[in-house]
Amino acid sequence: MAQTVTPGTSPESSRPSYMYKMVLLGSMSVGKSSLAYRYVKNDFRELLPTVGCSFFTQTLNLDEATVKLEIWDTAGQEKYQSVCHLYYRDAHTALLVYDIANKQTFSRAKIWLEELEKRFLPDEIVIALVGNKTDLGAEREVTTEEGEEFARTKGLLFMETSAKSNYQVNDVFMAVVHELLRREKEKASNPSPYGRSTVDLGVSGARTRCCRT
Ligand SMILES: Nc1nc2c(ncn2[C@@H]2O[C@H](COP(=O)(O)OP(=O)(O)OP(=O)(O)O)[C@@H](O)[C@H]2O)c(=O)[nH]1
Repeated sequence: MAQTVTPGTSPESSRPSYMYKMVLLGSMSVGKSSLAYRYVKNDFRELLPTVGCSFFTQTLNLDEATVKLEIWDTAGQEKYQSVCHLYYRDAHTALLVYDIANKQTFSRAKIWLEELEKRFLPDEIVIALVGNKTDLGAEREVTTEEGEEFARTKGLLFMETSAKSNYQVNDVFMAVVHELLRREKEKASNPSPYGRSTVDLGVSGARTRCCRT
């Protein structure tokens, strides 16, 4: 499942090493860059406009494995949407971010999910639905229950966060990593004919459409 698996490369340990590509998807200004920045730099900036795509890496030394996350932060602006499929090609995981104080961004997240569903089989990608900006509780337009229910029906991980007040940001990234590692173990003990190594995304006609906004 992981892009590269190099068991036992670390001299001081026999832990496997995995590299995963994570893409951040969602409407403009929902806080994708802020979540990545908070997670990687533990900081928050009021202005972090994304031009095209930016890129972060984070290495996690966990008990069971060393995990390198490549975090691809995509711009939510419509003018960049025509190239977005290049960003999420070969992704192992996606954070589908919306703003809890903006209902329209929740609707857009559902459309992004339809796009991912066309391009990936369910066991090929770990998707987390993330309701960001919980510090704006007074302006909330999407209830926690709505987010939870949608995630439950679609089999997604779900968490609400605030990049600004550092609420559950680390938790959402860790939840995704643990799910990736859980699937890794499951695949090792029960190899699936639908695993990434046997699926060529480039030849699947049903999965070649570009994303919509
Ligand atoms: N109150 C609040 N504001 C936030 C939070 N996260 C991000 N913001 C603000 O929301 C605005 C947009 O944040 P970005 O991180 O640039 O959002 P984005 O989704 O990366 O936006 P694009 O790059 O344009 O797609 C900025 O003014 C941030 O300061 C949050 O958790 N709470």
